[in-house]
Amino acid sequence: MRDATVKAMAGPRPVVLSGPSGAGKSTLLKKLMKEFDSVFGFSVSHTTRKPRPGEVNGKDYHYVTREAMQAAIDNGEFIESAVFSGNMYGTSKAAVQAVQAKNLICILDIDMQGVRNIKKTDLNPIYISIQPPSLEVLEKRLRDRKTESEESLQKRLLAAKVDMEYGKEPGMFDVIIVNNELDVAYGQLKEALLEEINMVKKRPESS
Ligand SMILES: Nc1ncnc2c1ncn2[C@@H]1O[C@H](COP(=O)(O)OP(=O)(O)OP(=O)(O)O)[C@@H](O)[C@H]1O
Ligand SMILES: Nc1nc2c(ncn2[C@@H]2O[C@H](COP(=O)(O)O)[C@@H](O)[C@H]2O)c(=O)[nH]1
Repeated sequence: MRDATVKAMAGPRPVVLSGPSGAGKSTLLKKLMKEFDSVFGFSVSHTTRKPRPGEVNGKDYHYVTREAMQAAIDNGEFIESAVFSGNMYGTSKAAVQAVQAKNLICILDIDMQGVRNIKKTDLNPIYISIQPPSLEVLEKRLRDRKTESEESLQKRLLAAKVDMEYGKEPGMFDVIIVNNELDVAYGQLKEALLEEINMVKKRPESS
């Protein structure tokens, strides 16, 4: 699927963060959005999973029913969508356009199926893979997060094994960051995005 709708709104190059569930994508991107709030904007995905304690509808995700999500997908409202750990997730055109309309760098936090699908569009993002130091560490982080049932945890670990292999395929990602020490990983993320950050900061309309 080639998608011209989103490209037509093109501002700065979007950024895709992907990698196994529990690798630390949200943690890293929240740090980035906090430090550079006038540079980055988060693409708020849709999902059919239930909100976790503390998550806010419209901020972390748009929480929708399967029926509503499928209808919107069938209506061509999504750039990509996937089923992950038994729930539907997807990036709407509106979510990306809302960020691009503000001339911010749009950040997408998506799984590997999303990466494959975005590669078929004209979005042309920078692809960054966030990897855990090991599967054992990943499992510990997911268990310590206390957000998943045992069933969901096992599905996520299974997906992580595939994800960690796929992430190594040459040309799949522009940058691969192993999130061992958080501050080190965050430094590497900033370094990878420095050029884009400086470009946005230099624009006259940027505050
Ligand atoms: N470098 C790190 N060292 C130790 N713990 C970390 C590190 N990075 C993240 N964590 C913790 O690991 C857990 C998983 O992180 P996070 O929720 O950011 O992962 P994620 O990749 O966004 O997962 P998901 O894809 O499921 O949303 C969180 O509890 C977070 O606080
Ligand atoms: N393909 C897509 N994947 C997405 C999207 N939004 C989030 N995700 C990925 O889902 C898993 C699980 O997320 P969680 O919040 O339930 O832990 C994670 O890997 C996200 O990156 C999306 O719009 N499309």
